[in-house]
Amino acid sequence: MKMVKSILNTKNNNKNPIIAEIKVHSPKYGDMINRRDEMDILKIYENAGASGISYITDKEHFNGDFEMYKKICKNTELPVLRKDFITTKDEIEKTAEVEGGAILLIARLLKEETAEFVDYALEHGLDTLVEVHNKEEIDIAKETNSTMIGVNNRDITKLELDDGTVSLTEQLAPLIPKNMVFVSESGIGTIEDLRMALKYADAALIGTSFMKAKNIEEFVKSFVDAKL
Ligand SMILES: O=C(O)c1ccccc1NCC(=O)[C@H](O)[C@H](O)COP(=O)(O)O
Repeated sequence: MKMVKSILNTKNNNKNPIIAEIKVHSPKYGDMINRRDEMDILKIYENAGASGISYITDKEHFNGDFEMYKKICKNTELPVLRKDFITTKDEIEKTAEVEGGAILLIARLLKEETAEFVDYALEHGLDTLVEVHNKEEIDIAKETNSTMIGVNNRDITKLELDDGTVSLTEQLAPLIPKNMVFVSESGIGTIEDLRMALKYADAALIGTSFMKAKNIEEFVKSFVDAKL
């Protein structure tokens, strides 16, 4: 299923749409997988009611791996967002081939090429999440046909060395185009953070706090089912 459809289904069922990230490594916290199996975490996220999965394929900073992205896509019916610093159309083709369903395109990186990359991804059957962090980048996103727009609460150029603040979602919300599904990404660690994120956004993308939870399934479920 595509990501937008899954998010809207979850909303219609009065649950909170959560894109749960299988996060292997964080530049801030180091190893996050802790010898666990990504497939086990995938099953836990499915059981907990996540609307979609996120996986970072960047090797250099996040120790990700495209082969693992492929494996995740093969083993789930949920849409799987590929997070990476995409700058070539070959990477879009590669992502479409494994039918993951969604790709991140960063406005700050792609600048005026963002619209072209979005169209290319859409033509290849992917949902697109155009990531923004300020008003200038929202202006770029507005000129695209993207199905989704994501406010990254962290500044990705700082590679997570900032903590991120959900108040950025609140601050930028009035500028977000209404025709795109709005995702609040990063720095969401508590139900209170989630409440603030989903007051404005349609979905929340969460990695660190889930990977650090003692009982991941219970913790994720509490986010999906929370009455905000
Ligand atoms: O968001 C990006 O631009 C990005 C691109 C490539 C690799 C990583 C990237 N960001 C990091 C993340 O995706 C976060 O892990 C994700 O938003 C979850 O955040 P958190 O809950 O704070 O771990």
